[in-house]
Amino acid sequence: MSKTIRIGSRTSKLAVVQAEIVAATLKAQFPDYNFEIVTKTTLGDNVQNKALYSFGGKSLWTSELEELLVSTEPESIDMIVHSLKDVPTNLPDEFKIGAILDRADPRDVLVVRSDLVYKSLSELPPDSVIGTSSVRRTAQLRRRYPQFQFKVVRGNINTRLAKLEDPEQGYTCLILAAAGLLRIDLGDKITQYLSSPDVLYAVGQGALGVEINKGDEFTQTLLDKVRDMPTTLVCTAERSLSNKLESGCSVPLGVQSIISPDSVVTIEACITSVDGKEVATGKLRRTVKTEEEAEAFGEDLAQLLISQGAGTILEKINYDKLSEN
Ligand SMILES: NCc1[nH]cc(CCC(=O)O)c1CC(=O)O
Repeated sequence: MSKTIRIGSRTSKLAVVQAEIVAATLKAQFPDYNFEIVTKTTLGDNVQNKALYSFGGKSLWTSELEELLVSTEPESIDMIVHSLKDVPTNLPDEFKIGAILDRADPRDVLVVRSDLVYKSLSELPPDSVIGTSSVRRTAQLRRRYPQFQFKVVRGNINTRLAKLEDPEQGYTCLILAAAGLLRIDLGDKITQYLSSPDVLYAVGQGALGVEINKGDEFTQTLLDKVRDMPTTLVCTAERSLSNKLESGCSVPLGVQSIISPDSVVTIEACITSVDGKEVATGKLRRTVKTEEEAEAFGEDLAQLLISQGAGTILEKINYDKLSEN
């Protein structure tokens, strides 16, 4: 009997599609192995009505699956496929990211309710209600479009789209990640792709991250064959920036990155105050060929942002969070 590798995934359609991408990529390299997808509901999936950031971290999307990763029981798994943007930059000590692969379009998009004619943010009427639970999206949009209102929307992509179409909910539009919509064949919902200076995306957005046990050299060997190196370099730089700024998911850090065929990385980044009134921006361009160079790139970009006032904006955010508790 040939060896079976078990790939853990959350239960949402997007999570399963992403796990299937990794399974297919591995199967192409290792046709003699079986790759099986194991799904599990996480706490995050069950918390639909509170803003994510009130739960103090992203591990609520990963803990139940990590339990299966360390388990020695038959139901244990060998790896977990994540949207890289949902993976905290500081993983618990026993785990690591074994590989980063396949970045789909990393941009955020505008999805306007289907009975409305508006084609872009600039066409939306002043009292429009923007559905998003992301402080990053809200802060950046408040800065550029202070006339809009913002309303939290939770749930997986299909749940959010259903809420958008329900007139009782009062949303004019949603802001979502292009990657998620494209991967589950809902690209036709996209009204406008957003980019700088409107909205910069989340660190790691659109890329897949595979989490494994730190000591699991066998699974690491498999993943070494499927890593996407340009994506790895760019996302390592983005995650290093985020880590240096100590920004979790609750911090309005946006990035827009490119890597040229000859490995020149350009990252534009911004930290925006929650009210949208202050912003610190920075842009760095440099040849990056190793993960160490990518780490250093992120640290230098963090320094640049701090010199532009990012520290003051972050201190204010941390202070406000403390006083909420
Ligand atoms: N916030 C949840 C989340 N995590 C990953 C994606 C989409 C896929 C990706 O960004 O890789 C989404 C949905 C969204 O932000 O619209």
